[in-house]
Amino acid sequence: MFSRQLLSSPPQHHHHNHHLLTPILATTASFFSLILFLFLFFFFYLRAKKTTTPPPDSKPPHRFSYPLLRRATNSFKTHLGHGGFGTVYSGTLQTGKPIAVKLMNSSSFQGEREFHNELFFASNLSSHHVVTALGFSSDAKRRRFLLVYDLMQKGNLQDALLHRKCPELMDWKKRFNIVLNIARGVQYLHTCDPPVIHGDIKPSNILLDDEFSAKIGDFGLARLKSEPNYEVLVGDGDGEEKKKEEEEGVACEGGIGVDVCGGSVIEESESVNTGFYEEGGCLGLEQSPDDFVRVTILETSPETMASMETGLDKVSIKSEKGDVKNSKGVRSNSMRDWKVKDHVMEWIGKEVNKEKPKSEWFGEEKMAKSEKKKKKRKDQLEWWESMEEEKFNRDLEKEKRRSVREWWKEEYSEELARKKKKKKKQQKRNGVTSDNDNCDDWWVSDGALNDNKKKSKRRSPNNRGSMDWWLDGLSGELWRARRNSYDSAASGEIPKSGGVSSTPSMRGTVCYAAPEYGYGGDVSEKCDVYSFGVLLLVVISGRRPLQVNGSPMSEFQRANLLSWARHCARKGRLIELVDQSIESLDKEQALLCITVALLCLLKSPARRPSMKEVVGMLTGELEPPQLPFEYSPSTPSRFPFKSRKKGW
Ligand SMILES: Nc1ncnc2c1ncn2[C@@H]1O[C@H](COP(=O)(O)OP(=O)(O)OP(=O)(O)O)[C@@H](O)[C@H]1O
Repeated sequence: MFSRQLLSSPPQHHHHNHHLLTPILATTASFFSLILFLFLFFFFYLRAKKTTTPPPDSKPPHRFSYPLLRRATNSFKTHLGHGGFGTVYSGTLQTGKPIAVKLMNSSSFQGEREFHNELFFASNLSSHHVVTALGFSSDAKRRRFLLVYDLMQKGNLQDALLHRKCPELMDWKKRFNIVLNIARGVQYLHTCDPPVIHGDIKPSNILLDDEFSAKIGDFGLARLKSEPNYEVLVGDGDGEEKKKEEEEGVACEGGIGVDVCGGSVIEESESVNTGFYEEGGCLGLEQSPDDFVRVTILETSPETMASMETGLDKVSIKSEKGDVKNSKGVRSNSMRDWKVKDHVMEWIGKEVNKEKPKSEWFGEEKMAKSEKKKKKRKDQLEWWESMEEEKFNRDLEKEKRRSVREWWKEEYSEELARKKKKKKKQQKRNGVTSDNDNCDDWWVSDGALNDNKKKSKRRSPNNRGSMDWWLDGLSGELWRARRNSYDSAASGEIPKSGGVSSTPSMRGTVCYAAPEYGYGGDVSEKCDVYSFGVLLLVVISGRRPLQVNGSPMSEFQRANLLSWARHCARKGRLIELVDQSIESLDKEQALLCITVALLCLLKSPARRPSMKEVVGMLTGELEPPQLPFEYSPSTPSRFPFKSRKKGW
């Protein structure tokens, strides 16, 4: 029986196991599927979460996926503005957060560096007065770089104040508040450790939120103060490479980056890199094969000229390595000076010529009425006629035609004849006769004379022509600055600061850039202070730093805001600078702002106040400032108009 049992039991057991196997397998399979499902779910969930919103506690920048940003901006449909870096679009994140997305222009050679620079600063700074970056997206292979910011609903200050002329900004309190916000923002940057120099403070880099609070944006040109005076603060170790180059004295010498924008109005525009410093070498050389100054005039149309309000007419001037290293550079530098000046003069000339015959300035009736008025106008035009535009051009043409030798001969013929006579006399006295009367030896012997002549030809700062005066603050500062760099180029010297070649990589916006930029001086916080001073005047006066309204000739006096402000200060008529359309004006506060602006605009960086002092003065925590002595009414004005006109 036992044996039968034994024999019969195995099939019984087998049947039982077979019965259990299916549910076990099914359970295990479903368990593992569940685990796999949960794993995949969490994986995709976390991934999706990661690319949608930055983790609450993490610090920006956050990396966004390109498709996500494309979706958020509706395939980059709504265009907010355009800058040197690329185009800015508005969008909304899945969370409903409105954003602004800067998409780098793929052909922009300066863009990638600005991207790193801006990302570094915009994500490390944190203040109510600074636009911070929420994140970025980058794909180096496809040259796709994007920056994501909080959307600033009211756009930039330039647009709000000067183009759209937002009615809200006609309220004095709002304007003053904007000024304070900006001042505090710059103060914040300067009190960071190490201090941050923005380098491009101007109205289009000030963004306004929906309550018209101002924030500083665009850190593409910002730098840390502790850095030597070269750029690229973030990057792949290129700073080291550059430092080495600088120490070895082979670093590229920068010039001045100038964007002259206008049409009828020469206004600020995107900043242009003439810094010649790009990852791995000298930008100017690598990116541009030209070894000369390029002057490009873009986007000029007669309409914009006629409108006298908007329109851009850019002149980008790039100085290349040749400026310093080869003899051609000396020439190109002076040519560049001419070109800037010529351009501005040509532009003014067009305006004047356009206006003159039509007698639009004074109105036809008035013109017909009185001969006396005609005479007056003639007098008013005198200063203009004395600007020597034609002479400049003629001289330049002549200069090109004549050989250098001829030129020198002509220039110094009188001097040479005198020298020759003197030499003869001396030889006679010594009883020596010489056949060497050939005056061609002047070339060798007159080096000193040459120098003296050069020196005597150099005008003193107080002896500047009206054109120089007019350009003061535009390229006047820069024009002189370039001449300075010309001098150093000619002497073969590279400006030094603290043992390191300090020729800064010059970028910035004309009218807003501090004069010392071009002198190869230290780029310090005081450069921002200067730019803030210009911006302050612009906000108070509600106009561009350089603007001609196409009205009477007298308007030319006011064309250059900086010079006009200095003139008004000397005349004790600061109030004339205040925008007439401001409502509920606090006159005292407005005068305080102008005084602070004038202090910020002092030519010596050391005499300009710090941003802390600026904020203190504006808020009343510090004593109200006194106008510097050069602006006191007793100081003789260098304003040319008054002296040139008769009975005006
Ligand atoms: N966060 C933002 N919110 C709303 N608009 C913005 C924002 N950022 C930029 N913009 C708009 O896009 C424009 C271009 O900005 P961007 O900073 O690229 O150039 P820019 O400052 O005008 O010129 P540049 O780069 O030459 O200094 C701005 O003037 C502004 O109108």
